[in-house]
Amino acid sequence: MKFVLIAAFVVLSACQMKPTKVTVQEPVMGENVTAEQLIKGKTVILDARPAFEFNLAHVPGSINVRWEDFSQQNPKSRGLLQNDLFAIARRLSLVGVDPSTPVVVLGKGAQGAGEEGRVAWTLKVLGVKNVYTLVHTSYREMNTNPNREAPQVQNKPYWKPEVAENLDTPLKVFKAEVTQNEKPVIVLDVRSGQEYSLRNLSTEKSVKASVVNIEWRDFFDDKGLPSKKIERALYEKNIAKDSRILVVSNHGVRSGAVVYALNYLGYKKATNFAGGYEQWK
Ligand SMILES: O=S(=O)([O-])[S-]
Repeated sequence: MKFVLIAAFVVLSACQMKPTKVTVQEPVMGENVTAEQLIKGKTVILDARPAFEFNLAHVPGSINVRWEDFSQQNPKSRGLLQNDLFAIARRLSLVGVDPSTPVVVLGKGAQGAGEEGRVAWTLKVLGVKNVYTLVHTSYREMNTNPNREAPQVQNKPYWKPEVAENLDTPLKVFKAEVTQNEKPVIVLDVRSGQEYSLRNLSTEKSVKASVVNIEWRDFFDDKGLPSKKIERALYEKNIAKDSRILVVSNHGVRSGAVVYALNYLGYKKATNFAGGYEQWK
């Protein structure tokens, strides 16, 4: 009898259960966003490839931007962002980007030199919350809807950047941190093994911080999204989610891309020494 009552209760409760409500949400930075979700969202599509390649083929409605557009002109400091961050924000508002706009930055992935990641880092520094990178061809393959192009760009009102200073470290601070190593820091050199063996900070007498080399490409998957697989390699090098990581390349481009990826993966104390080896000289 007891068994019959329990069974009846279970059947009745199941009958009363409402169907699961499925809601489609905009992708949120830091969640495990699938590329398919990205292209369904109301994203602005920026394309960070060279103008020549963009002109040959691009996603209709996407906008060609170069990382250099937001950086200083002087070759010796070309890794540094322009001093006037308001001017960058104004340019972004003209291509439909404000801090709450989801943005996908397309690039060449492993065939390139980290350009889309550097643009993504620039946007994050300016306070744009949801930024994703993708290989240009992946976007085209994933976009199975022939009628869907990038959404029409509409200007946004000018906005004041809420600068994420933690993502960008100037020479003075970088120098103090790596030479004093008061609070332990890790220098993550993301250039190729060959560049690293020619010259790296571990051979400089003044540098007390530990220096690690992992090439920037390892931080992204085939589609161009930050790759979770890198977490294991970092763990094996004693780099934890709360480690202070100073990322370096020659001019802050590949290092900017890696800081974007690390930030995405939850390494919140990773920062770009945007002046790079060029400025360290
Ligand atoms: O990627 S780079 O900063 O070495 S030019």
